[in-house]
Amino acid sequence: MVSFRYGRQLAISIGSLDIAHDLMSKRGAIYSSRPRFNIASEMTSGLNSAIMPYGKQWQNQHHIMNSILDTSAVNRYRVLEDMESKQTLFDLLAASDFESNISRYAGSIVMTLGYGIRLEHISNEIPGKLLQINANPFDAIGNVYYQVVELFPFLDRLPSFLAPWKRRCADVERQTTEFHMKHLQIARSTSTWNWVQDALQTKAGSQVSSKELAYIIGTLEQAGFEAILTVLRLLIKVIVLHPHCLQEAQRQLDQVVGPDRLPSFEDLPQLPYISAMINEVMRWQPPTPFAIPHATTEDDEYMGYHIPKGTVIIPNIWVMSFDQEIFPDPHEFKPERWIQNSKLEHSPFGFGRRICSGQHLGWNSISILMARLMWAYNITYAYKDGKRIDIDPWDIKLTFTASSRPFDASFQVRSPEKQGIIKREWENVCKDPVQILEEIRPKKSHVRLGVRDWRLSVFTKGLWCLVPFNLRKVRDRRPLS
Ligand code: HEM
Repeated sequence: MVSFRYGRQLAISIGSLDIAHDLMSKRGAIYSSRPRFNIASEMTSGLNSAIMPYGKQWQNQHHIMNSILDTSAVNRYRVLEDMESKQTLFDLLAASDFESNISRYAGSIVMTLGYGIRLEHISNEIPGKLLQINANPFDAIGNVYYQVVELFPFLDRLPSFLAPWKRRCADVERQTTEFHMKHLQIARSTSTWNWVQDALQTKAGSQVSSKELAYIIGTLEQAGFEAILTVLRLLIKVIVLHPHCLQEAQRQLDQVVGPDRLPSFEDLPQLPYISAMINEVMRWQPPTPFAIPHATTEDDEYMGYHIPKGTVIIPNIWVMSFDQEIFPDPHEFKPERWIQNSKLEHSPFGFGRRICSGQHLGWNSISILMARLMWAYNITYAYKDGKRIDIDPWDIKLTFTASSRPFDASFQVRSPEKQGIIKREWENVCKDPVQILEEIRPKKSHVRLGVRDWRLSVFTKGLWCLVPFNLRKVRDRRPLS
C-alpha cells in the first residue's frame, strides 16, 4: 500500500491482491464509491454508472445491468456469439485486415443485444463512433490538463468564457447523448427482445427517464465494445509474438475438437490452454491497469492505518500482476503458469461491488472467437515487400485503459478442409437478428415475475412468513446491491 496526496486529496495505491480483496470486497460497504470525476461526469451527464458515486442511483442502474448480464442471461447469448464468430472466420478468409473484423465482432455483439442493431459489414461506422465517444471521458481521466480541474474543483465554477473545457464537455455530452438516444429509440420501436426492452420490463428500468436508460445501455455498449476488442487484439499480438503458444493451443484443439467441426462452447472446459492464454494476457498487459479507482464513504482502520472517508483507492492491477512471488518471471508471457498452478488468482475485472458487470459476456465472447480462430488459422507476422513487419509488444496507448496500438498480422487458413467447414458453417447459420433475439428472449419460466405481479408478491410475502425470524434478520442485514 502506498499513500500519496494530489492537492488536498489523499489516495492509496494498492499493489497486493489480498489487501485489495480485504478492503474492496470484504469491506465493500465502505470501499465502493468513486472519486469525483468532474470532467468525465459532465461529459456523460452524470449518468455513466462506471464513474458514478455509490448510492441509490448506482444501485438502481446496477440492478438493471445485472439482470441482463448475469450468468444465466449470458448463457442465452451464445447463439449470437456462435453466429458472429462464424462470420468473423468467414470474413477473414478474404481479408488482410483483422482489426476491422474483430471490431465488427465486438461491436455487433453488444449492439445486437443492446438494441437489435446488427453490424453486418466491417465498413459499419458504429465501432469507430463507439471508440470516439469512449476516448473523450477516458482521455479526460488520464489527461493532465483536465486533471488540473479535478485537482482544483473551484476552477469548474469559472464562467464558460474563462473555462474552455466547459465548451468541450458540453459538446461531448451532446454528441454522446444523441448517439445513445438514437439507438434507444430504435430499440424501443421494435417488438423484438433486446436489452432496452428487457430493462423496460423491470420495475427499476420502467422508472428511470429515457435519457438515463439510454446511458445505462449506452455505458454497456461503450465499456463492452472496447474491453472485448482490447483483449482480442492483445491475444492476436501475443500469438504472433509467441508462436509456440499458438502451437500448444492448436495441439489441444486438434485433440479435443478434431479436424471435422468448429470448436463449440461445450468444448471450452476441455481446452484449458485457451483459458490460460486469456488469463495470462490480462495479467501480462492488463486492459485496465488501475481498474477504475474506488473511494471510501466512511472512515476506516486497516493494519493500524487510518483511512479517512473520501480517500481515493487505486487498485494497482499492474503491480499485482507483476508480483514476483506469485508470478515468477512476471515479464514473460507464460500461459503454462495457469495450468501448473490451478489456484493462481488475479483480478482483471476489478473488485467487490464495483466488479465489472460484463465479465461473463466478455469472457464468453473472447473465448469462443479465440478457440475458433486458432482452430482455423495460423496467425503470424505480416510481411511487406518481403520484409517482416515487426511488432513492439509494449506499444500501447495508456490513458485510463491500456490498449495495443494497431499492428499487422497475417491469417492463413490451416487447410482446404477447414476452409470448407468455415464456408459451410457460415452459409448454414441463421443470420437474422430478429430470429436470434427471439431465441435469446427469456422463456416464460425465466421471466422475472416479481416485478409487477401483485399475486406473486402476496405469494412470496406469504412464504416469507414461514422463514424463522433469526434467518430473516440475516437477510435484512445483507447489502442492497
Ligand atoms: C472483456 C474484458 C473486460 C475487462 C478486462 C473489464 C474490466 C473492468 C474493470 C477492471 C472494471 C472496474 C472494476 C472496479 O472498479 O473494481 C470494469 C467495470 C465495468 N465494466 Fe468491464 N471489463 C470487461 C468487459 C466488459 C463488458 C463486456 C462490459 C459490458 C457489456 C463491461 C461493463 C463494465 C461496467 C458497466 C463497469 C462499471 C461497473 C461499476 O462501476 O459498477 N465490461 N470492467
